[in-house]
Amino acid sequence: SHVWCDLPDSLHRLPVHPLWQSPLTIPGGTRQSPINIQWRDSVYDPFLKPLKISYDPTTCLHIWNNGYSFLVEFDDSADRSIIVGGPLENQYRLKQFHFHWGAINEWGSEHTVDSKFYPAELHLVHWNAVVYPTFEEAVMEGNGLAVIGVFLKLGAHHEGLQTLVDALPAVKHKDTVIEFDVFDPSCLIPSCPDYWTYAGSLTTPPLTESVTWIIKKKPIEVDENQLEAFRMLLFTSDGEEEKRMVDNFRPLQPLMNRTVRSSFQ
Ligand SMILES: CCN[C@H]1CN(CCOC)S(=O)(=O)c2sc(S(N)(=O)=O)cc21
Ligand SMILES: [Zn+2]
Repeated sequence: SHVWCDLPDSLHRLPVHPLWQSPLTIPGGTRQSPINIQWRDSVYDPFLKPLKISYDPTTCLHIWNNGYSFLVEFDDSADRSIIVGGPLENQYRLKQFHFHWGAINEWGSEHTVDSKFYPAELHLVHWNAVVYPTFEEAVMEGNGLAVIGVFLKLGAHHEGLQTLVDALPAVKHKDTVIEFDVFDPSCLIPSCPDYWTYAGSLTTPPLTESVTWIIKKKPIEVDENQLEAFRMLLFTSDGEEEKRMVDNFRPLQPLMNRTVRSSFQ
């Protein structure tokens, strides 16, 4: 598809996974994502700080369907929506958030916990504007990005998510966008402070090893109708043969020489 033209030649010939158009392995990759988080193998680190999240809801710009997921983008021209603390040495600016989900409730998340899939996973993407002048540069650097992962489980209706769900029919097709001018994504983050953290990568091209992952231990609850709303989106543009946007998660990657730390005992 169009995305591959901007990958270096070496990546063109990689086996891509039928479920999700991402290479299965990256040559020389030692910190790829997603991974299975084996709870009993994670190591409690008492020096991990609480994660401090301060988002300004008016930095919200629009929702768009980029042909991989639907994402909500933020004005990151100043330090108005930021995270600091946790495993991070600098503060990071919110750039966008998006989701990954399955065709059915049995799978959909990118990370797993003790080999259990959740039906969906939220990623809030932040970049290190203290050290790097642009987001594009941060994407290429080991400490450039910080992504908060939140699992979604089937349960009660989620009020905050519903405002997003109500806007999805307007971005059904790839490359459609609508204005979305006030939204506070902290309503999608569990209040429980517990998280795991590890050094990883983007889970879509360019798959760069630039992400400090912060995976919340507690999932948020959403109902069946809200998950179904994700599944009515399309990978395809208006006029193309319709392909439902489902199973947009990358297969699990090897842990290799990494330790997952926990902020809790
Ligand atoms: C479909 C394209 N997705 C990526 C786009 N970006 C990277 C390239 O930009 C120039 S990004 O940094 O916004 C992220 S974060 C992310 S995940 N699933 O690991 O959280 C994937 C992407
Ligand atoms: Zn993601």
